[in-house]
Amino acid sequence: MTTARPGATDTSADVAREIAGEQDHVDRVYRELEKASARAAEVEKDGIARGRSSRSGEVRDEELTGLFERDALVYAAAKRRSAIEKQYEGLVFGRLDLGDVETPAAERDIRHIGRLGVRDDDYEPLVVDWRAPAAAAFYRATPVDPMGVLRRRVLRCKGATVVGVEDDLMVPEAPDDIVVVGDGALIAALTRTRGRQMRDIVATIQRHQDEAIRAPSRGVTEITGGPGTGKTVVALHRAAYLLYSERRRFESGGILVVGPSAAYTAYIERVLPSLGEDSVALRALGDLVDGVTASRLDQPEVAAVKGSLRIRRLLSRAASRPPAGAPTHLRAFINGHAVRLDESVLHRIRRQVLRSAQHNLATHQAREQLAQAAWASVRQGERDEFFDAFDSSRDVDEFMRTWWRQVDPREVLLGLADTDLVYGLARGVLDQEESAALALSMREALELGTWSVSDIALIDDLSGKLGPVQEPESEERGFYDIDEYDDLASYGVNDVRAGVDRGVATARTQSVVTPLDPRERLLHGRIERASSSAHVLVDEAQDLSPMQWRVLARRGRNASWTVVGDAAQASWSDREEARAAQTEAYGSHEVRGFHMDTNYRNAREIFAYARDVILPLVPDADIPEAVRETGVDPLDRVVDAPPTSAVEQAVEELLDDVEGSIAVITPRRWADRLAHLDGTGEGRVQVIDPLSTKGLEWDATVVLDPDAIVEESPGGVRVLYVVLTRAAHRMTVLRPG
Ligand SMILES: Nc1ncnc2c1ncn2[C@@H]1O[C@H](COP(=O)(O)OP(=O)(O)OP(=O)(O)O)[C@@H](O)[C@H]1O
Repeated sequence: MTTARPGATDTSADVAREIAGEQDHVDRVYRELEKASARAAEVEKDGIARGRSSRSGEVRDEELTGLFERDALVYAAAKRRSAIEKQYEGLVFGRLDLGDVETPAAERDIRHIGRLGVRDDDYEPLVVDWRAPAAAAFYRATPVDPMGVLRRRVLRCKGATVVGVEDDLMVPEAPDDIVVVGDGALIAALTRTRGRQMRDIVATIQRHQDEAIRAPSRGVTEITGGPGTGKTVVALHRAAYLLYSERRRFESGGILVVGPSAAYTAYIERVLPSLGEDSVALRALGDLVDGVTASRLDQPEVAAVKGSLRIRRLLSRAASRPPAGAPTHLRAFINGHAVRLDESVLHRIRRQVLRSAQHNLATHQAREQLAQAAWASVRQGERDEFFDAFDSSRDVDEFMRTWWRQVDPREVLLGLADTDLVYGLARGVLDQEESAALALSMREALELGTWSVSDIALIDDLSGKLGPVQEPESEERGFYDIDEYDDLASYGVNDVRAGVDRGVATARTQSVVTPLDPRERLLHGRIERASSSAHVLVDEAQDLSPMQWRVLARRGRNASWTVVGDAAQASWSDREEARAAQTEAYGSHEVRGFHMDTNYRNAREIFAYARDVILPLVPDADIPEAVRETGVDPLDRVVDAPPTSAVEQAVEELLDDVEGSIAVITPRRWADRLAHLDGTGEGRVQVIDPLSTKGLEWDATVVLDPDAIVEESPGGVRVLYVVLTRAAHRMTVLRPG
């Protein structure tokens, strides 16, 4: 916050008096809230009771309408009550004194800002929701453009108690009665200890951040900037803002937030609920396809093969092969005639059918084409009789069961464990070395029983090619769960299907017992079809492979987007191909950009160290300005190898220096020797690999063996740059000699 503090008067008596004044208001707000909460509970109880009595006997149309209204009422009341309960902590965090210097005190407009709007019995606003237009000046006013604000105040609360206030004056000279206290809320917030989870910044959002948060919902909003510039936190506040400004659209259509890893989603998962929003789906890249999950990373060369769009041709070829175990010819006795269709005819039929349909939805077409070919090979007797007999032939039923059975995309992918098969499928697409590496990685999956993160995009691509696996026909299928809906969904009409799927979810509830056999584990569970979202928010976008962009494109066909990234932190090598896939995912949407240039995370000394590492190698890196100083430079030590005791010592020192979280960031080669440190220091210490630190931060870090980090990482020095920009207050770099 740009602070103008002429005439600041903050004796402890002033501070105590100001805090007491704010406490009065906050007390009033909580009293109102209690009343509102009780009212909401009453509506809920009343509504439910009414519903119960109405449901006895026949339900007439007008009663049905009443039930819908009741449901809506109860839902709204329950939601409001839950919001009130969640927002209890730090509910009121700001105040604006509006007017000009001449305005008498009694005529000034006082506006309190909070996580939620609250009104009194006369419908007078006691707190304005931070996302409402009336709160915009809280974030946008500056001494240059005060927007009618005399003083902006940030309230620090513990529960319902005001413990501090921090003021910024927006006019050169404060009117006599206006007291200005505190050192500025932003620096206070940035100096605080980091916990295991990201916090919201609702009380200290900066003007340039607010502009990105409140940007129009349509189209694509790209947020760029160097490390620690608040891109992630801004994007999350934007999601909360979108839900506030167009709740109906975004709550029903859904907002999908995608980040690099499960560690990242765990790190950010509290931010939106703390802003009162929990209807957002947070997904790591390994969890994008419903029904499969992955956290294992492939070796960089393999990830490069699986991430590039080249692989799609290979997958297409694999998906159009007959399923494993399919017969090579058809022999049947139809209407008194011997029918024999050989391999080349069967291949031709397969090719023809797959030209216009997805395998799993084309059983009917395949059988029809088969009948045509069979008739062409016979051409004797009555045509219609022949077709009827073909239709009801048990021989043909038996043949179809294996020749055109339902195929799970994962099964096709596992087929690539056969190196010779991959050599054949990869002709003109991959070289021998790449093909062998791909096959080897599939054998690895079969050994471990786990998918890698890059496999998920391949499964999704194959899923799109093959179509959804159809359940065998069953008597129990619900009225709405009919095949036409399956077909519609394959043409992108997902909304119809979404309701159907919800309806049958319990019928298909999967077993929670995970099979022991690795292959069965890989194929366990059912792959759900991709559901589309109204808004897709992508963090660390610089790391997405082209194939991963396609996964998102399928989920964001009609979505607006918020995309967050910093090219200098990229771990994906071919930026151009990825950028093209990214642009394609956006479709024809217009793109607007916001650039963040202030680093709020790293102490200036730490960021200077990181900057000196990246700039010589990536001269066009986007370098922000760090706002905070600690006066302590990072330590850089050469230590004996193996470095275990040196790391232990560094951790000991940092446990004394900082109050909060500490990360030991280690390349693979030392990881086993340091595992024992994970969770020490009463849970404050975490041992983590370089790539998994993306998007995260700690109070202090020990960065072990920077040269090995560069060597082992696909993004080389860019990944080291990520690692060197994770610490807020202290950093120790250790170089095994
Ligand atoms: N206005 C603000 N007030 C208080 N804290 C802020 C503000 N803006 C950013 N921060 C803090 O700065 C830190 C960095 O923010 P964030 O992780 O969003 O940055 P980023 O640009 O996504 O970083 P990176 O690209 O390095 O992952 C977080 O602790 C965040 O809470």
